[in-house]
Amino acid sequence: MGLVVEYGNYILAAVVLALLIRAVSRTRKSITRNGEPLRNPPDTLPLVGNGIKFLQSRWDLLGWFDKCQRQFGYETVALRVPTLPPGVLIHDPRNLEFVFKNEGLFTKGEFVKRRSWDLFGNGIINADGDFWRLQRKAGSAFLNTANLRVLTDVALPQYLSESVEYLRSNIGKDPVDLQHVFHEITTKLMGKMAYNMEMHADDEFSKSFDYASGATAERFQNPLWRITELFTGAKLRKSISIVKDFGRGIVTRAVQDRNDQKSRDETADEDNKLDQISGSLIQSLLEALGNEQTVADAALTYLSAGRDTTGQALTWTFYLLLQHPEAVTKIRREVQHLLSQQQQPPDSPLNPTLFTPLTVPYTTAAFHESLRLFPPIPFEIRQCQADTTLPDGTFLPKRSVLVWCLWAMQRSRLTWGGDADVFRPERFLVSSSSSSSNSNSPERGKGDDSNGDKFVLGKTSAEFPVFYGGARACLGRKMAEAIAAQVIPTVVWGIELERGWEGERRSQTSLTLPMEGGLPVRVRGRADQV
Ligand code: HEM
Repeated sequence: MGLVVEYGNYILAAVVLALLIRAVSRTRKSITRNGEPLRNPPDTLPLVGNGIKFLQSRWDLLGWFDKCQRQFGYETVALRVPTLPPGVLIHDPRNLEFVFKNEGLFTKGEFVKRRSWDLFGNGIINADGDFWRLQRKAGSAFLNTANLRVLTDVALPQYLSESVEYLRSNIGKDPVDLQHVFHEITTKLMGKMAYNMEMHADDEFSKSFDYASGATAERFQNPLWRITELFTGAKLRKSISIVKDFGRGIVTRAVQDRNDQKSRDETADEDNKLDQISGSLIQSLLEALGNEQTVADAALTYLSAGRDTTGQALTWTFYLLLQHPEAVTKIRREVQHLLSQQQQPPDSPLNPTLFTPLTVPYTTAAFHESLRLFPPIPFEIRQCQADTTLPDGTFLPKRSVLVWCLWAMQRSRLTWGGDADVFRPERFLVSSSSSSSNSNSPERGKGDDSNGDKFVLGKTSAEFPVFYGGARACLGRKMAEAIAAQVIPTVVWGIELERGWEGERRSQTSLTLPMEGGLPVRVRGRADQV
């Protein structure tokens, strides 16, 4: 009784406060479905909601997203992280299709931009409206069919043969990092074709960019990043400043190139198609955007979009292939079949330009199966710009955050069947005779090999969102597929690789999906080369 009297005022104040909070939260719109709040994902705690989950490593966070998907199927669930606007985690492809069709309603918003601004500024990934349209147009001009031909016929075979040579020089020696080998190929490709610059995977710029990408990704998981970076952010600030200097350097050089057309003409070899198109992305961006700071942001964003994703996708593909020797055998059979069709003498050097997504359907299927299990951009975040209702009836007030995890969605048994966790490239193949029913969707990719199998994507972009969908779908999809179709069979045919690691490889925290510690492999000569 004495206690009640002593603390009476505090108790009264607490009751009034609780009533006030309740009244305010009732008047504010909240996320509901059929008038009810959404269910919480596993391990949701009082007060902190899912905040603790978001503080764990990104690899563990991806595992948690997968657990949610297994427990809830296509159901949309609540996401609550202190200091962030209320949000949802969607799993249903119908909801994602709605997002893709209503791009203006679901933008990156303040939530994403605030965290990635230092690194990407107004680059295409962050841009909306006219800034976005102009950059997309410049990118489409760069990725046109003629330039892609130069990539597949001139640039890639050259860089690929240098890498195969490097691998061969390591036969019988210590393990080499295959991720670094692929990163080097994609860095050289983007450097030369997009910016007319010689770039390498272990340049100071590349290392700083990797660090900045990891630290930027951590901001999406740590609600207190502004405070923690006051103490731990020195390396990030230094890395960003190196990256920005490099971006400005790309632009200065491009302006010089443009102004000094004469010297450009002199250095360009008339017969060398690669020299003629080198730097075409940066020149298109300069023309479209004018402002040099924006061009620098745009250039860095394209570099990240084009080089990191593709290099990592190849790395995870080989991670899977080296655990599935039967798939390696099938790729070699595919190559052998193609070579015999070309009537090439058995000892003639391999010509990688023979390999396109059309001529190597099994390889293309294996690449997509790897993209399914290890998507280079593993989750996406958008913010609602107005109140809206998703197709499953979930009401989202303006500013709500919407998250989908490709890593989890692309492992859904509802979409992919009971063997969704298994590496099975055949899920993307149909025999030519049975493929006609699948061939009329614009979302579906096709290839044909003389064994009678065709590569068929067979899923919409909302079911298999690895390259995004709608108006902002990935611009470099064809480029990535063309690179994979050439790199995978060339490496698999020419060299025997063995696992140089034990146990599971994980991804490190980043905006994309780099393999932590790289992919160590031992290189052997091929004894059974046909
Ligand atoms: C396997 C490789 C690749 C994957 C999985 C991939 C995936 C994606 C995804 C998921 C997005 C949407 C990102 C977002 O807005 O949050 C995207 C956008 C984009 N990608 Fe790719 N990408 C790949 C390769 C490439 C390549 C080689 C390029 C060439 C430069 C490229 C250029 C772009 C561009 C410019 C955008 C922005 C499109 C826009 O906002 O309108 N990508 N990509």
